[in-house]
Order: sequence, then C-alpha cells, then structure tokens
Amino acid sequence: MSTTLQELRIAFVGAGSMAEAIFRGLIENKVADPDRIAVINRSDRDKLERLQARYGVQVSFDTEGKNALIAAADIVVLAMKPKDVESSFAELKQHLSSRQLLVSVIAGLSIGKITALLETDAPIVRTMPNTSSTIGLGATGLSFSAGVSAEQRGLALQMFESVGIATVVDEPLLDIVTGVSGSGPAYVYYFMEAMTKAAVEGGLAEQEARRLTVQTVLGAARMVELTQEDPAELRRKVTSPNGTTQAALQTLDNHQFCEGIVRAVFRAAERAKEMGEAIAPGVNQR
Ligand SMILES: NC(=O)C1=CN([C@@H]2O[C@H](COP(=O)(O)OP(=O)(O)OC[C@H]3O[C@@H](n4cnc5c(N)ncnc54)[C@H](OP(=O)(O)O)[C@@H]3O)[C@@H](O)[C@H]2O)C=CC1
Ligand SMILES: O=C(O)[C@@H]1CCC=N1
Repeated sequence: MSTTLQELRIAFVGAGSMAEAIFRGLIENKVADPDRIAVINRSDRDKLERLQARYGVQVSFDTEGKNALIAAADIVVLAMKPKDVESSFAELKQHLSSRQLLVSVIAGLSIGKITALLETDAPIVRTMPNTSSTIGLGATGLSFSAGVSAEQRGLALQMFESVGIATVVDEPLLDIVTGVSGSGPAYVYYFMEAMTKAAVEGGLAEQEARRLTVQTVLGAARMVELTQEDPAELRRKVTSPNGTTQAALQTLDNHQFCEGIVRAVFRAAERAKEMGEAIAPGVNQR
C-alpha cells in the first residue's frame, strides 16, 4: 500500500453526515483527490447527485457500479448507522479483500465484531470522529487491529489529522471518547441554544444573541487552547467575588450543571457499548 492518501482510492460506504464531514475535509485540505474518492449509499439517489455535484466525488446508482467502486478501493470507510450494519455487511463482505484497509466510524461496534461479521482478515481501524471534521476541527480517537501495519497506521492518522486532531487509544476507551468528543459537539450546541434563548428572552435580537453566543464560546475555547491555562483557573479570573458570574455559577450548581455533563458523557459512552452489543448479538467476536 502506498504511503500517501493522495495515491489511494477511498470508498465511503454510507453517505451521511459523518462520511461527508470526513471526505469534505480531505478534499478541501487537498489530502485526497475527489476523483479517487467514491461515495456509496443504500438508496438516496438525490443525495449522491448533490455530493457528486458539490465535491466531484465518484458515485454509482446501480448495485454493480457500487460494488465495483468498493472492490477498487484501497481504503473502505464503514459509515452507516449501527442499525444498518448487519444487512449492509452481509452484502459488503462479498466485495472486500484482505489487501484493503477498513476504517470504521460506527459507534460502539468492536473490531472483533467487524472482523467476525465481514469474515475478513483485513486490517481494521476503529475510530470515533466528530462532525467538526467538516471544517478541519475534528477530534478523533482511533484504535487498530493487530494486523494494521505501521504504514497503515500512518495513513489512518494522516486521514484524521488532516481534518482535525487524532489520538490513538486502547479500544475499550473509544466508548468514553464517544461520550466526550463524538457526541460532544451536540452538548455544546445545546448549551449555545440555551444561551441564545436566554439572550432573546432578555431582549436582544436573535441575530445579535447568536453572534454574542458564538463569539463567547469561540473565545473561551481559544483561551483554553492558547493560554494553556486550566479551565478552572480561567473561570476563576471571570468570577469576581460576589459578582454576576458567581451568582450565575451558583445557579448552574443549583441545577447540577457539572453533574449533568458528567452523567451525560458517561451515559453516551454506555449507550455506545449498548449499541455495539445490540449489533448481531449472537456473533462470536474474533
Ligand atoms: N453524526 C455524527 O456526529 C457521528 C456519527 N458517527 C457514526 O457514523 C455513522 C454514520 O452516522 P451518520 O453519518 O450520522 O448517519 P446518516 O444517517 O447521516 O448516514 C447513514 C448513511 O448510511 C447509508 N447506508 C445505510 N445502509 C447502507 C447500505 N446497506 N449500504 C450503503 N450505505 C448504506 C445511508 O444511505 P441511505 O440514505 O441511502 O439510506 C446513509 O447515507 C454511525 O455509525 C455513527 O455511529 C460517529 C461519530 C459522529
Ligand atoms: O449519536 C450517535 O449515535 C452518533 C455517535 C457519536 C455522535 N453521533
């Protein structure tokens, strides 16, 4: 296998939000050429036409063409929903070969189960990315099956580092990565929705409210990144004794803000495990 993504063919099986976030990042950052990226889905033709027109990726609308794109790929990215894994893998396994590198983004699905369901000896990279990969600010956790070579590890890291940061973890830790950074953007959006709602209720125009909220979140995240200070210390610097922030934080504490976030992260991690276990429950992991 070649050492740069640019020379390889990558097929995305699944054309949803996560697949698009990754291939858009790869294309816009010029890490992979669109004419070497194939995107396959189950039935949504309009979606494939839109993706083809927008990014110039390769698509096919018939089964034979889709199978040919999969068979020709050097890297196959598994990007369907957990509920569709069993049916799609049953079809997919006939078109894969052990020379290919398989990259899964499917929450909760273990390397052992992927190996067993696809009846494959192919090397497998299990990942947990997030949708911020779309703008090059993704955060991805990765684990490798024993058969992934050093070169293939490099390619997988290149793929996800080109759309953000990537960190290699032991496979069981991917569930907590899911709770933190996989699902995490949604918690931040939820927080922003609440902040904007309060701003509007307090009298600001919607657009003004949104602009102030976005800049506040951006500014706070960049402060942590650039100053390298502990968020707790940065929080202390905003909080004047007996001032407005202290009153607000006390209100958040009264509503178990911190506990709510901690519980949410652990619940998402637990849910990832449940979802993985619910896929082909009878199958013996390899
Ligand atoms: N969204 C996120 O923030 C994240 C998602 N993930 C993981 O990414 C995966 C995909 O999620 P997401 O992108 O949100 O899902 P979407 O629902 O947006 O997309 C799923 C895609 O899978 C396709 N698909 C379903 N069955 C098949 C099949 N048999 N063959 C080929 N394609 C098929 C669908 O095609 P069609 O529309 O034609 O049915 C659709 O294009 C999930 O496993 C999720 O756990 C991981 C990290 C973050
Ligand atoms: O909600 C989900 O199941 C997926 C996995 C991580 C983010 N979205």
